Amino acid sequence: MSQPVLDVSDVDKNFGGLRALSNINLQIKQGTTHAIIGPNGAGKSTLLNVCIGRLPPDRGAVIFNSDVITGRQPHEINQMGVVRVFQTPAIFPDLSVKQNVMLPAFAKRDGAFRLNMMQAVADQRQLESEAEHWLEDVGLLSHQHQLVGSLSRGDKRRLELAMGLIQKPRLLLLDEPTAGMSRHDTNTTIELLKKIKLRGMTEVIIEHDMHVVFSLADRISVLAQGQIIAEGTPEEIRGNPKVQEAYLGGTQV
Ligand SMILES: Nc1ncnc2c1ncn2[C@@H]1O[C@H](COP(=O)(O)OP(=O)(O)OP(=O)(O)O)[C@@H](O)[C@H]1O
Repeated sequence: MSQPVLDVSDVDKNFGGLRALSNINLQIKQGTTHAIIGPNGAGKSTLLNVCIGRLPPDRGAVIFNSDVITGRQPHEINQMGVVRVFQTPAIFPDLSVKQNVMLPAFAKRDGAFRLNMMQAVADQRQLESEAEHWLEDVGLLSHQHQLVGSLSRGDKRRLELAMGLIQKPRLLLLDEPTAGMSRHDTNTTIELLKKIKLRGMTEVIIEHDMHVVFSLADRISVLAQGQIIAEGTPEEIRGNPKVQEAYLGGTQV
């Protein structure tokens, strides 16, 4: 098997006496969409936070493209190409749609002020055109001058996706991309994520909506009480009795 893009190896995470993650092993292959599902409190967000450096694991390692990223700061991991979108407080409602898309690219580019004015203007123009490209990609170009505060929930999610894509990720972590969306917006988002995937993007998606999961995932890992209780193709997971049991009383898979 080729080297996985992301390799989570023997990870434990405790909060006091609570074992939120227990011996997690997970490999994400290049160009695939891998869904992580599980009932409330299963440990999905904790796992994502360990992967992006927001939480240190108590044991084990996370390896991204052969580099051990455990112990690195979130911004370093982000610079390496791991981009998390959705459920982030990164939108500025008083700025325009285009200005919001430019922000993460500014931060990523060098994080420093440029003293050369001509260069600064050239950089600004280039970023604007990049922002327009990604806004067109997510279907928001016609809203580029609008203030973000006035966007619908679905459009805000599309904006967040453009803010992720402008960072040119090598791995996209999608945290409940359709939470709270109408069915129409959900379906539009599914189509958009399919389009991005067709370009070879590697995606990890945490999602409660099984319609979204089964529309997008190549592989699914099921977490329950901090452990991976099943992993496989959507067909394998759909028929797995352990998974049905974990969801009993909740969403049916
Ligand atoms: N910072 C924290 N301090 C203490 N306990 C925490 C902390 N973060 C999460 N937990 C606990 O760890 C367990 C896993 O939580 P986590 O948020 O990872 O689950 P989840 O699968 O993402 O749930 P949901 O689907 O409801 O978002 C839960 O019991 C939760 O209460």
